[in-house]
Amino acid sequence: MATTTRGLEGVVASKTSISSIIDDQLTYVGYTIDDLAENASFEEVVYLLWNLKLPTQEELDEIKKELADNMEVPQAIYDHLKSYDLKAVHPMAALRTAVSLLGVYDEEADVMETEANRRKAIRIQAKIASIVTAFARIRKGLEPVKPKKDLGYAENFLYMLNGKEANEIEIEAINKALVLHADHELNASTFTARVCVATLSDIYSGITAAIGALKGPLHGGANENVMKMLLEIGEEDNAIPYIEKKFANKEKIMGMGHRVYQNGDPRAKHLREMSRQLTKLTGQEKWYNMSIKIEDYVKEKKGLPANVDFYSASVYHSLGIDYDLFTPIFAVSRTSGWLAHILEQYADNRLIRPRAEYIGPDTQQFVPISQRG
Ligand SMILES: CC(=O)SCCNC(=O)CCNC(=O)[C@H](O)C(C)(C)COP(=O)(O)OP(=O)(O)OC[C@H]1O[C@@H](n2cnc3c(N)ncnc32)[C@H](O)[C@@H]1OP(=O)(O)O
Ligand SMILES: O=C([O-])CC(=O)C(=O)O
Repeated sequence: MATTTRGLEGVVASKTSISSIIDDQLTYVGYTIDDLAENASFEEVVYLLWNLKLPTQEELDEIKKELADNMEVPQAIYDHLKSYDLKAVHPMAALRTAVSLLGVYDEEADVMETEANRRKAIRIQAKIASIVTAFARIRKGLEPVKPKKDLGYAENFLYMLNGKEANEIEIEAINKALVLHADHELNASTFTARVCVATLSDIYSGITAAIGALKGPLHGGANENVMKMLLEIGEEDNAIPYIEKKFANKEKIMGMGHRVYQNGDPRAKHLREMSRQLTKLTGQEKWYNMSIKIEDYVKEKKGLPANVDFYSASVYHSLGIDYDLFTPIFAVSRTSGWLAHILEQYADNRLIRPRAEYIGPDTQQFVPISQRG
């Protein structure tokens, strides 16, 4: 049997037309992330990932309308979210459970035809924003805010989160963050989604599994931990001694390092610049300054670059968002990529079933329980 590769590093496990990472350059369907971050709306990117082409104005208007029209969730989802232990439940656990529950209320959940899966993709992408924002409000004792049909995706997200329409700067920041996080080749959560649906399980199962994988701190969960670290550090002067202590304890610095990028994550520079601008605007420059110090120090001492999660922390914090909502926001965006990969997997499916190299004991004789020492 072939030898194992720890963590499947370097293993090419699938073909895809959705996104690629070549020589530290990220593209969605051939468009560079730099171009998309500067120019595209999130809805344009959703269309691109699902159709492998940029939309015409008419197509963009249509997908925007479909998303806005489908954002409301069944009352049962709100009731369920309200039933949790609101002080204890992490928003990612709430999201994972609520998306699974959403499948129970979708009559087409197990209909596997392509068009039905596309309709479900719209519904899931639309409703996931409502679930995240509803839970954020419910746990504060506030009523969920229903989406407005005339608002774009980023605008609606902020409207449902804050209960008031956002300003241009906030909308632009969230839109850009959603574009930057939308897809990333065969990352752990996308691979999870593909493995799940390759058994011909349904789309809700695939997204629920992917949310579970994104939640971990080595993946999407890192952004929340970056903010916790910055808050713990508190002041710029504490940053280097704090990191030195982490190194001495052989602890990882959240938001640093990446399996695929050797010379830096191309998304980080966009978030770094957003962090600079937003922290300046809100008079909270210390989070940006602290982040820069940490990034430079970790790069110098360990050669590790910042990843997408590092500066997204100070960006979301500047927008007044609670840190345990950072990973759910990542999930809202990445749902577009997960759905694209699920549709691609269904279109040319084969069960994903690798082998394991057995390293346990040689064949043993069964010993009756009365004779075991
Ligand atoms: C959206 C995303 O998912 S981006 C990634 C988000 N995750 C994080 O930011 C968590 C922190 N980073 C990490 O844990 C890692 O860099 C990962 C998981 C992202 C990728 O790492 P891998 O390719 O699996 O590398 P691995 O974890 O094996 O680390 C290799 C070496 O670099 C070190 N290293 C890697 N990342 C870090 C880090 N952030 N801080 C300190 N040391 C690190 C490891 O300790 C290890 O050192 P060793 O060889 O002396 O034992
Ligand atoms: O690709 C990865 O391993 C993790 C990552 O950056 C992402 O999912 O955006």
